[in-house]
Amino acid sequence: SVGECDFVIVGGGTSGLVLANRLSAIPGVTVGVIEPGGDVRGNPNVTKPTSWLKNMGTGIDWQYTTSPQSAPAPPQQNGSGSGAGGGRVLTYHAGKAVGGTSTINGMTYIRADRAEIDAWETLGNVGWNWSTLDRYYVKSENFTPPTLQQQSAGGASYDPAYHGVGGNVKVGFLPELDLSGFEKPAETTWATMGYGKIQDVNGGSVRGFDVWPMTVDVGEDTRWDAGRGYYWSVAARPNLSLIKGTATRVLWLNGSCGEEVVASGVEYLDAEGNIQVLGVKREVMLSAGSLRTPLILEASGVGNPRALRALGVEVKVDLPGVGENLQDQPNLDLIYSGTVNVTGYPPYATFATAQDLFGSNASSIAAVTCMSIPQWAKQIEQNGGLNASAVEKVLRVQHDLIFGQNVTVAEMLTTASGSYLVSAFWALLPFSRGGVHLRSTATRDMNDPIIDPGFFTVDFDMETQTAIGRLAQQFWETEPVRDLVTGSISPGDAVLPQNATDEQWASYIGSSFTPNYHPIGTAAMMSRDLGGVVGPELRVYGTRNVRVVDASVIPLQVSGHLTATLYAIAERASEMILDSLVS
Ligand SMILES: Cc1cc2nc3c(=O)[nH]c(=O)nc-3n(C[C@H](O)[C@H](O)[C@H](O)COP(=O)(O)OP(=O)(O)OC[C@H]3O[C@@H](n4cnc5c(N)ncnc54)[C@H](O)[C@@H]3O)c2cc1C
Repeated sequence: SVGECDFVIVGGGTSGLVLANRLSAIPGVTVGVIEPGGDVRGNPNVTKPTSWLKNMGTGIDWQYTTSPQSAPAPPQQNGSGSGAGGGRVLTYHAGKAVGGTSTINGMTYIRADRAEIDAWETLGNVGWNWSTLDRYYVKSENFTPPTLQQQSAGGASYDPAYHGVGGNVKVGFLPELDLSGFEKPAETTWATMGYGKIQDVNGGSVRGFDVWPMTVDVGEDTRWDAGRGYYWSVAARPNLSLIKGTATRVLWLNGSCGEEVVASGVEYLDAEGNIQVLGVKREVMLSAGSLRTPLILEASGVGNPRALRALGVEVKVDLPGVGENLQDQPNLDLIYSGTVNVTGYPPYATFATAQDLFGSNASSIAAVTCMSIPQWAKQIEQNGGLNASAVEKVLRVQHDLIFGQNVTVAEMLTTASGSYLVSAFWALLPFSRGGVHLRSTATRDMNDPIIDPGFFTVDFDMETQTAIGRLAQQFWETEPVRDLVTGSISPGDAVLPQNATDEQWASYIGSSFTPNYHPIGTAAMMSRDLGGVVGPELRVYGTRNVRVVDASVIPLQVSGHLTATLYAIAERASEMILDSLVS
C-alpha cells in the first residue's frame, strides 16, 4: 500500500472535483483523488471557449467506441426490436484531464425541467426533487449578467431570481456572443411557430426559444471547468492529494459487516503501469463518469452475477442494474447556405413538448405508446440484465413525464457560422436503453469499455426523432428566416426533400446520427427493486462505504445539459457526507 486516506475519490472530473474541494475543506480529513488525466490549464483549445471542438480526437479525449449499432428498421413496426444505425460504430468523446469532460465540453449551462427532477423522488429517492436540488444549482453558481449590448443586440436575457453569485461555477454569456443581427430573425421565426422567447432557461421550465449562458469566466473569456472551479484554488491543501493513476477496482475487507461489504481501498495502475493500492479509512467515491464507473464496480464484484461469473470475478454484491439503463440522445444536423455573415457565437436553443411535436395526434400517440411499454420493457430485458417488470415501471414514470406532465422532449439548436445556417437537434427523453460493461479484467481492457447505447431499439424513438427533424426543417422554411436561406447543403434535397417521407427520414437519421455525449443512468439512483444501483444517499446498495457521484446516478434524462445538474448533485452529495461526519 502506498498510503491511506479518509476519502478516496476515483476520477478528478466534473463531479469528483466538487467532492475533493468540499471534503478537503475540513482540516485533518485526508482526501486522495485518483485521475489519469493531467493539467490542461495551458491548453488553448481547452481555455478558449470558441475552440472547444478542437479538443475532440486529441490526447485529452478518451475516444471510446461503441459496439456496432444494429441494422436500420422501417419506422412504426411496433415490437420489431431492431434498432437503427446500420452497423455503425460510434465514437464517444469524454474528457481525460483534471476537470474531466468539463474541460472539453460545449459549456452550455441549462438545468432541467422541474418535473424531471421531481421524478427522481417518484423512483424511490426520498428528498431528491426540484426544490431540494434547486438550492444546490444556486449554491454552485457564480453568475455574471449579460451586458446591455448583449441584451439588446444579442438576445441575452435572465431573471436574477434563479441565479447564484457565491458559488464556484462561473456562468455567463460569452464575450463573443453574436451581435451581427441573426438572433432577431431566429427569435421572431420561432415565435411565429409558437415558441416564444423565454426570459431565463434556468428557472425549471425550458419550453420556448432561449439564448443560453455558458460555464465561462466572462472577464477572462476563458472556459470555466471543474479544475478551475473546484480544484486548482485548493490544490495546495496539505490534506488533499492528486494521484496520477487509473483505478481498476475497489478492494474489500475480509468478511462482511452484516449484509454489507466494506471497502478497504482502491487498486490502481500508476503512471508507469504498476499496480498500487490506496487504502481508505472512511469512504470510496466513484466519479469516473457513466462510461467508466460501472466497469470499476464490475471488476470489484458488484453487478449482475451472470456477467461477473463470465468475467471470472467473484460476486460480492448481486446488483443487476450496474452498467444497465444507459440513456443518451441521438444528435443530427441540417446545414443550409444563407445570405448571412454570422461572425459571433450564436447559442440559441428551442425546446418543444410531445404536444408540440404531435399536435392533435398527441393523445392517441400517448395511448398507443402506453400500451407498448410492456413490449419495450421485454426488449430491454432481452438486451441487458434488467427485469422487464422493473423496466416497465420506470418507463411508465417517463411516459407520464412526457404525456402527463408535458415536459419538453426535443431540443433544437439554431446556429450559424459565416454564411452557414445550421440546426442540431435531438430527442431529450428516448425510451431506448443500452449498457456499458467491462470487456475483461485484463488491465489493457480497463480503458476499453463495451458500450452499446442501444439507440433506437425502441422504435417510437425514431418517430419522435423524425418529428423533431421536421420541426427543425420547418424553421428554415418559415418567415422571416426563410428569406435568409439560399439552399440545402447537408444532407441535401436528394436525401431529405422538403416533404420527406418517414422512410427517408429514418434512413437519414439511421445513417447519420451521432451520440449527444450525454450518457447517464449506468449506476442509477433508484430503488433497488427498479434496477437501481445507488440509493438516495448515493451509496451503492450492499456496500457500507462506496458511493457514486457522477452522471451514472442520474436515473432519467433531463431537458438540459448535464454539468449544471452534476455540479448541483455533487454539492448536495458533499453536504450529505460532511453531515454524516459530524453526526
Ligand atoms: C463533446 C461533449 C460536449 C458536451 N457539451 C456539454 C455542454 O455543452 N454542456 C453540458 O452541461 N454538458 C455537456 N456535455 C456533457 C458533460 O460535460 C458531461 O456529462 C459531464 O462533464 C460528465 O461529468 P462526470 O463527472 O460524470 O464525468 P467526467 O467529467 O467525465 O469525469 C470522469 C473523470 O474520471 C476519469 N477516469 C476515467 N476512468 C478512470 C479510472 N478508471 N480511474 C480514475 N479516473 C478515471 C476521467 O479521466 C475523468 O477525468 C458534453 C460532453 C461531451 C463529451
